[in-house]
Amino acid sequence: MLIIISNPASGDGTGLQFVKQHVIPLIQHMGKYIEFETTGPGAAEQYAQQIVQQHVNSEEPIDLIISGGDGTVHEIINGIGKTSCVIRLILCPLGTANALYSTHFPVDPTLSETEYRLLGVRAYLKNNFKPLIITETCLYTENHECVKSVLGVVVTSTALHAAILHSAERLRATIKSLERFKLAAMENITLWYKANLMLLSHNDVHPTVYDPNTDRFTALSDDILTGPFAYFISTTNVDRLEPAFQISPLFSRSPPLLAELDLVLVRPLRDPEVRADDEVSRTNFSSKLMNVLQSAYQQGAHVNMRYTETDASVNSDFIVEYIRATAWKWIPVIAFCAFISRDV
Ligand SMILES: Nc1ncnc2c1ncn2[C@@H]1O[C@H](COP(=O)(O)OP(=O)(O)OP(=O)(O)O)[C@@H](O)[C@H]1O
Repeated sequence: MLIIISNPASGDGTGLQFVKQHVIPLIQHMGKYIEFETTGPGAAEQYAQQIVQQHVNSEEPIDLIISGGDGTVHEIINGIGKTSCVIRLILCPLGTANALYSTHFPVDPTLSETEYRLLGVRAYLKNNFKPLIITETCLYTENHECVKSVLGVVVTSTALHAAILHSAERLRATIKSLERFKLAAMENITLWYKANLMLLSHNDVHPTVYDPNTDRFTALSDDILTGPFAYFISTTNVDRLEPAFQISPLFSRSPPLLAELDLVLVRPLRDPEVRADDEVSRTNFSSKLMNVLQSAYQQGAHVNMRYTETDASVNSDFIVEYIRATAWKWIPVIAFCAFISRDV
């Protein structure tokens, strides 16, 4: 069964037109297909859930052509949920960032934009598919009770990246391009996040850390990394979050052999010039963090950046910690204020 799901609000809003003009002519020889247009947030998730429920006993694969961005894919994955149905996703990158698509189909300057956007459909016509790793993120109460579970195929973030996404959403109505992520980064760049990161082993697969000196992953000595964190992101299936922003480049350069997550983090207190978690340090550190993020645009060069770049003889720490793990726990450090009332 073949279904086309289009999000008319993704990217610059031309997804529906693209499907009609370019996708349908390529697939109509295959026979019947269904078209579905999303009507608002949550519509793609609900629709995908309904489709899977209707075909739960079917052995035929469900082929979903998705015209939209990573947010639409995310909703569809959550609608599908944990199922035994075979679902094949065929992406048309009509979103803003298109992280999943641009990782698997890096921009090719020899192709027109239309041809580039059709690479996914052409791969489908050649029956060319790759499996995706699906992650599950659970949100816990302080009593360790899981109150929400979210599936994902691209990124789970906290700290600066989560703040960027939050601010960028506010700018969506006025800025349709990737520029909104840069503005959102500037708004939040001086914030640090107090938390501890617990790295977990699963099925005897232990966390490893990338060593740029040897270009290898080696065993990690600590399984709890203390904050504050200036940056934290956990990606899967992708080496980038937009076509040129290669934040987790090792996913492609040194692919994980198992279902592992690539974690990219920056902990400012590792910087020899940072003495305290205060306003001045945060402001001073923000220019270093901005350089790290800018270097991600240079084929992921940030993974080799050191705190002291000027003197090659000084073997200073690498700024980015790049970790591979099957699971992790982010434990925010919450400052409690005790208000004591006294009878006078
Ligand atoms: N008809 C609609 N009107 C408004 N919003 C919609 C509609 N249909 C879906 N949405 C919402 O649009 C949001 C953005 O979609 P999507 O992520 O595909 O585009 P994008 O943000 O431009 O791309 P990317 O995530 O790749 O940057 C989704 O999270 C979804 O909830």
